[in-house]
Amino acid sequence: MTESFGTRLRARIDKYGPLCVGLDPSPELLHAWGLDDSPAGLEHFSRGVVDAVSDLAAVVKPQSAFYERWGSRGVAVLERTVADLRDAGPLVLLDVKRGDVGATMAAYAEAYLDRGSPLAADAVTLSPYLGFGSLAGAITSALAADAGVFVLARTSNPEGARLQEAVAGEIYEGVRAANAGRDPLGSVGVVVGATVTDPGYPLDRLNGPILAPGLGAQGATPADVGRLFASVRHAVLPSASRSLLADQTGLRARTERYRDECAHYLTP
Ligand SMILES: O=C(O)c1cc(=O)[nH]c(=O)n1[C@@H]1O[C@H](COP(=O)(O)O)[C@@H](O)[C@H]1O
Repeated sequence: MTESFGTRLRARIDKYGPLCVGLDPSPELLHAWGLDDSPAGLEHFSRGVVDAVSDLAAVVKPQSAFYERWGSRGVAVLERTVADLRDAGPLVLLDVKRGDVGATMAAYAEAYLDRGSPLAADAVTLSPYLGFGSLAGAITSALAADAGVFVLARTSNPEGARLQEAVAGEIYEGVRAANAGRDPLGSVGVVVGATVTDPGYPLDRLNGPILAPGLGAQGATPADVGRLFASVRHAVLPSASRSLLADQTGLRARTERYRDECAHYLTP
């Protein structure tokens, strides 16, 4: 048995800083890197990111959608990318935002969290809009595999606010219960965008990690992260994709700068 996801995440943040690098090989970014929009382009881009950021990022978060565009050939590149990342060191958070009825969730958990699966990651993103309880089996499977999940609570996009404000309480309470008594950090996280003005809950009660996308391209700054997550500095993972990946040449330097700025604002 390995250590729990929460324990491994805490150790990785302590050693490498808090940054999550989003790996989003969109057609625009492939072109910006001088690559074809093709499975070969995806592979080149993904390798470039793994090589440039593996010793700078606590976590790397591949966005599955950009691989799925290419069907089985794209998914094959995603499988190799996940394996490359796991060999290189960062924890892998596979961004799939899955949410469905229990039996279907069990199949998703097998696909993404079962250690023998070709797509096995350290953690996945889950969508709770079929009810937090519909994720119970997937959460149990994740914990049994020493993996983690991040459940959407308050996303970074403006369209989410009204719907999510109505139901976020159920999600936060479910996450809090799942993490009770876990030390040093539970393995059930939430997603709270760095762009939101108020998470609507005392996040320090969660005892779990917080993924905070929205840094850079969506307008949030490291100072915003410091302010919004002051009570959970040890547990927040600010995440940026496009603002880091804009071109290959500057990727490493930008990642270092974001990591250092986020670490600065998250140091008590
Ligand atoms: O789960 C996510 O990572 C996520 C949650 C959220 O609230 N907002 C959000 O933009 N994301 C993801 O973050 C990535 C976009 O990051 P940027 O390119 O930095 O804006 C995409 O892969 C989104 O799916």
